[in-house]
Amino acid sequence: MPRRERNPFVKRNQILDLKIEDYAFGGKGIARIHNEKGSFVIFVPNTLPGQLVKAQIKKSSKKYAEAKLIDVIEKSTDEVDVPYQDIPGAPYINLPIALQHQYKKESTLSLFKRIGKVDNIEDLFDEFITSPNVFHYRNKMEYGFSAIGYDRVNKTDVDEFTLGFKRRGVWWMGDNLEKDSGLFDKQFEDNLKNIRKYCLETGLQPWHGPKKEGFFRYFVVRKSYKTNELLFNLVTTSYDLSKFDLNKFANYLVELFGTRVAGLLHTINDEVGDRTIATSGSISLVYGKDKIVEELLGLNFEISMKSFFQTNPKSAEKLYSKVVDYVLEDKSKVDNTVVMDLFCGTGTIGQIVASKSDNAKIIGVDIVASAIEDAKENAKRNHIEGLEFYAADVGKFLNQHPEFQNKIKSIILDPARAGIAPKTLQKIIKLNADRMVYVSCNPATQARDTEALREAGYQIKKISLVDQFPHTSHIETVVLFEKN
Ligand SMILES: C[S@@+](CC[C@H](N)C(=O)[O-])C[C@H]1O[C@@H](n2cnc3c(N)ncnc32)[C@H](O)[C@@H]1O
Repeated sequence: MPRRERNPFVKRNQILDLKIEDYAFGGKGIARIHNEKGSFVIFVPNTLPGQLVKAQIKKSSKKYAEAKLIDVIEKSTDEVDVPYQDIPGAPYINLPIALQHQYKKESTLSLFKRIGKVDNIEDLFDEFITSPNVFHYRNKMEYGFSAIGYDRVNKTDVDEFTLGFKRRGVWWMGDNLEKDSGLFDKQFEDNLKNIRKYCLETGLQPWHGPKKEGFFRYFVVRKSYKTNELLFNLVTTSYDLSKFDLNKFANYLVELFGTRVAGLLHTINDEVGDRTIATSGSISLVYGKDKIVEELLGLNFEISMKSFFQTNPKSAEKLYSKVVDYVLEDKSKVDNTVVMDLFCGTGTIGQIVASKSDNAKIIGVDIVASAIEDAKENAKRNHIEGLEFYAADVGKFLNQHPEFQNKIKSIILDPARAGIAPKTLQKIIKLNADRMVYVSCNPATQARDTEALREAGYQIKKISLVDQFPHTSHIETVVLFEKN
């Protein structure tokens, strides 16, 4: 067998000091190394242009390598100090927001050029929509308990009771959140250390990842910006539950947060997998109520612990307004017609379109049955008529309903991060709509789908970007496609 040629630039697991020169889509810093063979690109996630970093090569090909950040040796001169605790969920918090916007815009548009083959994407650019709150914008957080913590001074792991976020890239190690991270509710996060102390003093054990044992697992909090209430969910295992007084814990939360406490739920989760999600398991109400109400564009939405809801509601209002503007720009393709809201979740966009149009019938489809139940409830609560919701896979739904082909003029698409499955996209194309408004939380898959849509005769008319998650690499896009 011929021997594989060695990469002349890097070796796997090699540790290098790298100067970050550029920013690539998805929050990857770009470093280059040069030698007599030429120059070679290394991507290092969670880094910024101008930083000097220590990183370890994890993957390499002939063209480029990917490395894992070990440490920042020298900050970028662009970085500024912020009064918040550094957490893995906000890797760009030290970069001024205007620069974050610039990097997000340039890297997203370049994807549409490269993957979507839209050469004139800059000419089609409509608006960069900023988040109304740059800090403290989230309405949900999940904190984890861990029996293994991190000693920030000696940079090693220690056995201790922690409550906060995991260390970046280390699934079994927790890191105490001592104060406000700048992303969620300040009063709550400034008090998380008191909740940790309360739990520690019970003598019960936090979850130990490698041993897969312990009592305290997660603490999940949802916030309503309409009412300022907080809804809590404590997740524990069942073992030792008889030794923990849930009512006393609820009283302690009321002592800390007063009338802001909407309710406390308790979830028993005995699954031992590393990827257990915080809300799986059996859930029961300990105190107060199990839902909070949020308002979006004048409509009310009841949110339970498990239901999907936009994480930055103030920015979601601006996102939805943009989607609805694009949909209603040509009202003749909406009024007195059937509009499809595919991947509709809790049906928010369809409800807004229905409330602003004349005699339009909206068909919402989503695969999650509980989201469809919420969608129906919300439409009833808001007294909006003309909506039909179906719990189904979009591809299967369109197979079962060929009668919609050539009857739909406008479609709203808002798929999950994976984008639209190629076969499903072909079924959507077969509907032969004049206009599609495609919302995406992952422009990389949207750029891929753009190529298929272009081949089917759809052209991008406009694109807007919405910065729903400041200080992260995430960006949402709203694209209007029209058939020639
Ligand atoms: C980004 S969310 C949509 C949010 C929605 N527009 C809202 O405002 O509530 C993506 C949705 O796609 C749904 N989904 C994922 N795969 C699906 C499929 N194959 N068929 C139907 N829905 C699907 C998910 O359940 C999720 O609710």
